[in-house]
Amino acid sequence: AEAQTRTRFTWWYGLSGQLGEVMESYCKNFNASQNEFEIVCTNQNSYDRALQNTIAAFRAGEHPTMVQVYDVGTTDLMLSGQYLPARQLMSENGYSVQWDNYISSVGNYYATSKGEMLSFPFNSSTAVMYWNAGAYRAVGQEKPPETWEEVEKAARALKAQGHACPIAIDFDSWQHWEQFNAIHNLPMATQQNGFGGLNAELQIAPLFRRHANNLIAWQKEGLIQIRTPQGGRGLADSFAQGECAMMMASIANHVAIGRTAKADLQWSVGMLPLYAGHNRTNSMVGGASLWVLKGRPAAEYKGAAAFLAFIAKPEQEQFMVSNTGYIPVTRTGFESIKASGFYDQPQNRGREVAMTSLLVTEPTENSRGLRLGNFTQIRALYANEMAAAFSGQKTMDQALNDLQAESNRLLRRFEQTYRGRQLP
Ligand SMILES: O=P(O)(O)OC[C@H](O)CO
Repeated sequence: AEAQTRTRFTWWYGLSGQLGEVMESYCKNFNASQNEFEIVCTNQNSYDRALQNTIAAFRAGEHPTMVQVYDVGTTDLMLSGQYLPARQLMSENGYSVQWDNYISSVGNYYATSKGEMLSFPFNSSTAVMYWNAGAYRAVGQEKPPETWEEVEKAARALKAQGHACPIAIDFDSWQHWEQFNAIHNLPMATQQNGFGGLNAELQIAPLFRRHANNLIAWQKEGLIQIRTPQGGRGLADSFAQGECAMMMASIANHVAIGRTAKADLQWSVGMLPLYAGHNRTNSMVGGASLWVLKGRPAAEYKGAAAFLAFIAKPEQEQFMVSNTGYIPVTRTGFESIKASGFYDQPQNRGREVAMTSLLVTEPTENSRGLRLGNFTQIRALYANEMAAAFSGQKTMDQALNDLQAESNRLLRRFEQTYRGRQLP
């Protein structure tokens, strides 16, 4: 009987695996914390499906109250106009939020050009390098290298010792392309990566072109292996099992890797490598935020606001940081987690690298984020073009040219769909 008196509202999330289990814990814990609301959570299995299914559900009027949207879905949500701005939602439902407590590079990703936050920061990350210290120590590389030149040298030495997989990559655009550009302070697109307008055009930075060609050469040389879930074993698993000695992935995976790593694996994390002669710029904020969607009954918004107030509590931020590799999203959260000695505990060692990487410079036009529409599809293009290049179906230069041309078609279609509308 009690359950019937509660107001139900729905949340679709995209995280899966161990991170999806943590999302479920949030749902359970919120429901156990009060009697007024019941959050009903649905795992959509990936960020892109959470976004695509939400867009489809809108058309049928069956969208959830709230959805988890990844960094690069922000522009689609913003232009759709189908959301209740976070500030408005919270103030209308009687909550006061200390908005300026959010780490500014996190908050700004989800804010209008005037600084009004539209969605709620929840699980924030950045990309890092995971490093098998044991394997690389055997070839004299004591620390995670800073540069690609050092990575190449160490990988070659490891290969010479008979190691089958010195470096693993997959076809995820985020850590391999988008973050590469950010830390080298290179644009992904004109119009300040889209912040300046929907007429942005995608670009392939010459240094990325050189890098992508290097990756092909290193693959031919046996320094790089492709590891995708479709191929049977993804990056994280190959690394945790000690098969591949270096990979780049989200800091979000840190806890899951620690829990699944084979017993004697000695590993650490470092910042993404740079090419020599470049100054490091901050890496981009990744992960996702929570958007509350228009067109649901008012009572559901009371529930959503209560949930958002719940996850913003310091102990809930602590829960996220302890059970996943995500970073704290508030300044006070970061300070108290640091002061508690969290980063000195053996299982958390190296995790502060993500914060260092995010905060190493003030965000530039190239590193504050992306405001490009249809980016789910652009990432799929990247994956297809890389697959074609690494399997020898086309040259890397051809693949990059095709990626650029097709991406610009998607961007023009987005611009056309939202003709006359502007970024908030
Ligand atoms: O794996 P996550 O949650 O850190 O997210 C990585 C990227 O930002 C997804 O777009």
